[in-house]
Amino acid sequence: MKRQLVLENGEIFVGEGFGANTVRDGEVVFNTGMTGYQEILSDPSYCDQIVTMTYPLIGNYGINRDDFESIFPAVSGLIVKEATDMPSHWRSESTLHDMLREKGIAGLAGIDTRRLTKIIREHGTLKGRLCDADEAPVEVVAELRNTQWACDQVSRVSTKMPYEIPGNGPRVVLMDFGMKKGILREINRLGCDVRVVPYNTTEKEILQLHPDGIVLSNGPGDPKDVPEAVETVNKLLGKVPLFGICLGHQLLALASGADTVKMRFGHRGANHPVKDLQTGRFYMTSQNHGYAVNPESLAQTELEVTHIAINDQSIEGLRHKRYPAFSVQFHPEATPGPEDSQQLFSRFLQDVEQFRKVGVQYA
Ligand SMILES: NC(=O)CC[C@H](N)C(=O)O
Repeated sequence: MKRQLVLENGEIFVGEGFGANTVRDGEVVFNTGMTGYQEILSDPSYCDQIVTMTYPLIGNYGINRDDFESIFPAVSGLIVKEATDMPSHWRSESTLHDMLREKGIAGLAGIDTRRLTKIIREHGTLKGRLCDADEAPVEVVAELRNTQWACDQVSRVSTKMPYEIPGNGPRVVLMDFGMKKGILREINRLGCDVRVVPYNTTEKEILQLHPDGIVLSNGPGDPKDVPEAVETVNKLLGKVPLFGICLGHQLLALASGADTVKMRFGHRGANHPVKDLQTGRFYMTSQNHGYAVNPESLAQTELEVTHIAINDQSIEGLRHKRYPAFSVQFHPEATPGPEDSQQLFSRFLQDVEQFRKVGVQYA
């Protein structure tokens, strides 16, 4: 069935629909990963976004039971050059098409994804709609331009109820802003007793759980859309060791007095080089972000830059100079992508062990 992508700037891409035949709006972004489509589609940070994959063949190893980063994918749509319907992999249980249909995600195939990516790179991310090819584009463009876009993504994808994954190690509270399962897996792998809490859990409620450490998860949208979380993180700073990942990194920055900005088209892919300024080492990282910490805003804070992106020198890691708190803009949990930075979880555990022994040390 002929379907189309209409962009707010009036560009139209007509292709073949697959997955769910629904009308879906979203911010159109691109991901440069060659693999990892199942994890990307189920990463809650893509809530309200339409992802186009720059790699031309997607779906070739199918969909399996284990690689979902969340049970309810929040992405609006997927755009590919070619979607295969004949996957081949021993773990594959269904096709990309079936999964998208089942989860209500609109798919569009057979368009020039390279041209679309170039448009996004030039103009920055654009709003778009996936719909039937017979919808009048002029009306769609007008609607896209006049739509008031939601800013409640975090509340939609965060857990509604707290839950625990027991362990014999230190107690870690994981603030879920739209958490990827991979973060839980990595903390659990270290033997921690994990308590996952909703995004709007207060400082008091968190401290009542007697955490030895707190992880701030990834999540969708603009970090400034969750001021209540910024306030909570601000109150927790200096009381318990903190580790922020992606949205968690941005929230830690805001809570420390820094500012965030929207990037033109963001970083989304599995091969983003990052430099660790403390060791001089380079890491390949998995990334998915459209916002970044403004370097100019750091002067009035006690934050120090620990990592930068090689492609555009943007901030990829921060450390608090006085308190045990650090964060990264990239994804040390990988899935999808390289596992080069997994040691950051062990580094967090060191802060946690230190805290358990002597409490927070003020420099
Ligand atoms: N993966 C994330 O946590 C993304 C953070 C934020 N929503 C951004 O786009 O920058």
